[in-house]
Amino acid sequence: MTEAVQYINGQWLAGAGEMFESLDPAKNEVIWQGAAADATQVDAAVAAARAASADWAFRPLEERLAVVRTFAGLLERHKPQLAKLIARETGKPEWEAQTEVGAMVGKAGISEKAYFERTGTVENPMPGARAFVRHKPHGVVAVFGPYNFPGHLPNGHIVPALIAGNTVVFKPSELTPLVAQETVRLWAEAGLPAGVLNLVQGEVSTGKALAAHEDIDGLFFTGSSNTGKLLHQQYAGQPGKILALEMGGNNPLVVTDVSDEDAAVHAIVQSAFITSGQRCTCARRLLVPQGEAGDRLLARLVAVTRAIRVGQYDADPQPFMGSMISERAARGMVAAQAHLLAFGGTSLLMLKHLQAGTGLVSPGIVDVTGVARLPDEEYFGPLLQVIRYQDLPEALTIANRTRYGLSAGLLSDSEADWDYFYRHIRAGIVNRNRPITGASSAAPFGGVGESGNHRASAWYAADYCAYPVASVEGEDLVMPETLSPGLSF
Ligand SMILES: NC(=O)c1ccc[n+]([C@@H]2O[C@H](COP(=O)([O-])OP(=O)(O)OC[C@H]3O[C@@H](n4cnc5c(N)ncnc54)[C@H](O)[C@@H]3O)[C@@H](O)[C@H]2O)c1
Ligand SMILES: O=CCC[C@H](NC(=O)CCC(=O)O)C(=O)O
Repeated sequence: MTEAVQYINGQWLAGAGEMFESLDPAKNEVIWQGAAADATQVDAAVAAARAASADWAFRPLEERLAVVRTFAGLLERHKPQLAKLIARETGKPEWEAQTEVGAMVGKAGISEKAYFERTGTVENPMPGARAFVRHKPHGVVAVFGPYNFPGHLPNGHIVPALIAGNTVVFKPSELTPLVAQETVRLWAEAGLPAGVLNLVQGEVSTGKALAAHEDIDGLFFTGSSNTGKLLHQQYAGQPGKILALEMGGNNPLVVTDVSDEDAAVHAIVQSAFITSGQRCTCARRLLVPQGEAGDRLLARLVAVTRAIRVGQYDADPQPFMGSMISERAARGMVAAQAHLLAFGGTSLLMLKHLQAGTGLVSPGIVDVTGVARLPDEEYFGPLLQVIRYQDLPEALTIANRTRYGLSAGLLSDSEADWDYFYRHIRAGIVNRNRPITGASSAAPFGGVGESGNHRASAWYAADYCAYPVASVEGEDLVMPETLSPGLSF
């Protein structure tokens, strides 16, 4: 008998589609197996969400918030177990998985506050009547999640969507079904009514069936730009559906004059190699000035990066970098490095696949200065490209030479350089003297270009979870004091 891995209308059901499995990528062990939801089950999940929609939307907000707060309490209580699952299924170290669960807990309070601040009710003065701006939920929304934060990032859509009064059909990454399942179990335990949150597990065909479903009112997606662009094409000509796309980046980090070299190297390492480079905000391109100071900084960066501890998620002492999501992803990074070297790059530190059958890789650094036709690709792993520049205007020209625009940063002691950088850089997250990863949920989170479609998430997620309604309300229906020309009563 296949496992009950789909959650539709408050019932755990076996999938009716193809079997698939999830691997612990650090130990090469199967940790989950199940059958995908087929198109009929996707249909049933959307129908359940539709049937639950009016009741959930019309409930007093306090009741919806109570469920969200209970869910956050359960997350807090189950933090150690959920963090271990995240670590096992993604390969990220346990210390980091705990921070992911922490972000999920924090999302509840932040989303509640954002709901009121971004989509609250406003009454505007008006003679003889009352004018209001209020917000309503869209109805049924689909949420698509990536594998790199299997708990936190879908949660960043689901929590604000539910607070606003939407019902949800959630399609997690096929690489992280176990974390999705356990998270949905906690929602059910928190008292979410049947049909309000449905889980459809499966590979791309399940995603396609959900994205193409006629009866969803919106789709909130976090994942690669390739998939996001396909969805954008698919939604062309459907202005009635809301599409929020959070996608990838080819993010630049620029260094100018820095007096504390180790602090700069620390910010670079945190930006480029955390989560084995599998964060959308990771620095992919490091821009370093030509000359001695730049040479010294790079030498220190290579030495510190070479010493990064890489290992299994449960190792003691803990590694800084765990496994990548899969052996396939690890091989992809080895191939990306070979590609950059074939284009004319010079390795400063070779990225190596550490153990066959696993996603364990060591971090790599390639100098690609002067490489003609450098691919504007997001290499989603611990591979940092270095580009040397002559002056700040040239650095900014290179930094902006990308179709993406998610995160960017400047490491510099100079106020004037920051002023120039901030004015010229094009990205949604722009930091100075801090890593460009680790964005706050209490700020908007989104990018320009091919990183997003101007529907930022995190603090601004409330905006795409509801639509504004403007009302003019007169208590009595009365004739106006003056009539428009041409009317006679
Ligand atoms: N901007 C952000 O907030 C953010 C955050 C995390 C990750 N990301 C990006 O996500 C990527 C890594 O995640 P991933 O590899 O899981 O992304 P992905 O695009 O491969 O998958 C994301 C989701 O879309 C589904 N999917 C894939 N193809 C589909 C299709 N044709 N139709 C419908 N659904 C489909 C997948 O099953 C999965 O659930 C990176 O590019 C990273 O930069 C962006
Ligand atoms: O991989 C992409 C997300 C990385 C992460 N960003 C956030 O957590 C944004 C905040 C939120 O969504 O609440 C990061 O910047 O490290």
